[in-house]
Amino acid sequence: MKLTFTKMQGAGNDFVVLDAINQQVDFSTEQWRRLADRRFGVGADQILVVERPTVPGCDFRYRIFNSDGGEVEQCGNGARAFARFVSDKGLSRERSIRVQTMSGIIAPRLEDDGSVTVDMGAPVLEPAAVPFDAEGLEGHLEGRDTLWPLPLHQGVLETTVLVSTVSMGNPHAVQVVDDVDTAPVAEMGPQIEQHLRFPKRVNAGFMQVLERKHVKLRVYERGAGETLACGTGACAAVVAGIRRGLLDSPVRVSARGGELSIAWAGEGEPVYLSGPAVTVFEGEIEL
Ligand SMILES: N[C@H](CCC[C@H](N)C(=O)O)C(=O)O
Repeated sequence: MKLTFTKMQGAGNDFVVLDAINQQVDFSTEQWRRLADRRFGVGADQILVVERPTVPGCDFRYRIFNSDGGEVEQCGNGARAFARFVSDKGLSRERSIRVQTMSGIIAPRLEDDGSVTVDMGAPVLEPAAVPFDAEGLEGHLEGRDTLWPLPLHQGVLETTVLVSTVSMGNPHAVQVVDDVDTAPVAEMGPQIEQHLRFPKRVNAGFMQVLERKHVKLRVYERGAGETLACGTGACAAVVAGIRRGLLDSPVRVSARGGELSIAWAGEGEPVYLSGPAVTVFEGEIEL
């Protein structure tokens, strides 16, 4: 079956974007994996699917599949690529659209400077809703945030990391490190991602605070491994940093693949994610 796709990236987080309005897109987990495979397929961190909405008041439905083939609730960098795609393909002539996702409605807006700003909705902070199983754990209060001790095994050693837990529709565990470049992302990332206290697994963020309005961030993503940038991870890290009293909105987030900007006015308020959305190439593939 021939499939047309557009390859896109936002701060180095890369995507295969599929128009499922004008072509049949209905794949198995294995086929999603193959499409995302960097040797046997096109290659991407996530596959983004554009559909007609099924809820009133929305312009599109947005589905997201990680490179491991699993469908997930939200993708921030992908939301910017989505908005650029539907505009470039003439599927929408609006600069601001409302998009239905598995975790609620988001609202991307195309900016005059070519960037895209997305209302990502309000973060969910109740541990059980992240979801995170805090049963029997003693949280450490810091500012308005609670840091949870996660026991990890490194060889015969057992270490404990303190994480903030935040949902942006998808789950995040954020820790502050002294230096992202030397942080043990490759070793610790998978251990946190698959930690039993996260029943849906989790995206593991490693944030270095440079100053109150500027951080560096690396994220070992659920279902994709470390990516060059993670939009929802940047949102979650800034929300945690503001709640801990470390950051002031808006915050510049320097990821390995580029720069994002996050603004948040506090509990109950939406998080705004701004950054680039770039088309790399178009193609066709037989799947
Ligand atoms: N790996 C994430 C989905 C993609 C998120 C990230 N690429 C972003 O820009 O938000 C998860 O399983 O929740």
